[in-house]
Amino acid sequence: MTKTKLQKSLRDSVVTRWAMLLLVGFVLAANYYFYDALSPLKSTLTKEFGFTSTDFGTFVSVYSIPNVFFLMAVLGGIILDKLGIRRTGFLFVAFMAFGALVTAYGASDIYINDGFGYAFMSSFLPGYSPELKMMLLGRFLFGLGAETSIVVISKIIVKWFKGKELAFAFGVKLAFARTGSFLAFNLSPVLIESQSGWTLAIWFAAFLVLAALLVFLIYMLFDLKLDKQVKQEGLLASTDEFHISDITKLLTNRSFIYVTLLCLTFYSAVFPFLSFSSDFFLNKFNLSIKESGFISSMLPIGTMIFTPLFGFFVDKYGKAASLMIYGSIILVVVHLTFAFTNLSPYVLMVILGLAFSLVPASMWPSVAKMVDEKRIGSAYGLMFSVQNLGLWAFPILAGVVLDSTNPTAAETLDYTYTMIMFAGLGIIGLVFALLLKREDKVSGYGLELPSNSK
Ligand SMILES: N[C@@H](Cc1c[nH]cn1)C(=O)NCC(=O)O
Repeated sequence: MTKTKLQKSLRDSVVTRWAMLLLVGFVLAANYYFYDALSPLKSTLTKEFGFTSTDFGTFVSVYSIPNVFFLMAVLGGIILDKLGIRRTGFLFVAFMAFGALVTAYGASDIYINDGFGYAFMSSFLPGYSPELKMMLLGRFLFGLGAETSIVVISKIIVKWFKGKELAFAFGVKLAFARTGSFLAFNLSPVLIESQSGWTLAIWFAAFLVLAALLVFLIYMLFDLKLDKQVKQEGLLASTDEFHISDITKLLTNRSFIYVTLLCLTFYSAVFPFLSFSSDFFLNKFNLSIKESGFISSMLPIGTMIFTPLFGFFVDKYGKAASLMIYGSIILVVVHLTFAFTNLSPYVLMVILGLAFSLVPASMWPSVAKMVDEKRIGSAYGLMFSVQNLGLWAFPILAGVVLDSTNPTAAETLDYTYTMIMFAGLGIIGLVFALLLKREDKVSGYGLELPSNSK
């Protein structure tokens, strides 16, 4: 009787569970769209508001402050286990939407013409413009919501796909994220040319995140219906319950430490680079904003194709630790080539796309081999918080290096030292990847083995 009921639950319908992935995939794509939407606008922000490279780097990095200094990704995971998917998801997607709207408001004419908060933002830290301060506040709130909403979406995928096409669903989830980035790099440069003003690019991104909140509400209806059918939420809450000892166990696991440090260094050499990449191409190759945005978007478009392919390879043939080493080597070679040669950025971005697929496709499933399933939420939350340390520090450092290695009113910016910094991060990441492979021989987690053999 019960069995018949379970077989007929919503998650047993292929169409329904992939429709759920489509809904939460939209939320994720909007998240990544907003994260990247201002990257092609660096030179516009300098022209309109006098942003320096350090200001821009600070703006990019403020996203990570709640996740690094308030451990929001870890706390969000605990809140998720306590309050459940619907309430936690709604709360954090709402933070994301509110933060996105505040960011757009900070750049708007209404605000600049003595709108709400302008006088207050002008009353302290005179070294920072009131526009920058309001936009920083907005991105801070956006970051507070965005990282935890990724953790919520991961749990949603487990809820609907566990025991079904889980790995493939995770691959498709990453493809949605990359689609958001791809669209941001191509649409923002078009929207700044709009008749209604360049800020349309930011408003569009903010309303997309607001739309994501509405889409999440639709998802919640299905989630509620599924819970009524199988009472699954109670089951998940008991298996995923958080204990402080979970964190100490993770911190004494050498393989976990190496993979977390690789996550920190690898992503610090990719996401902050991506945030500056459009401006880098614009300056180094003397391209238009549109063209340089398009080149940046070749990285996410490559990963949309390669990540599921490498995921399939890891599932079937293993070699995850080796693939992380190959990805790290490619990353270093590409960044050094960017620094010291004039080779086509189109080709290099496609090659970088290989690295940006090899490492994520093998890193995230490997964690599941080295950590108990009941600790996987804490593990991912901890990795995200550590990773955000890099996403916080390196955009600022990139801006500081740029400002200090270029004369004040330089016509074009020289990115050589900034690229050397990113290559250096890649080299440190390579060391962690090598240590991880060596440690695997001792710990026996089987990172080099196919998925189903462990
Ligand atoms: N923690 C996220 C960071 C991010 C970047 N853009 C929006 N969020 C992350 O690293 N996700 C994993 C990935 O491979 O995208």
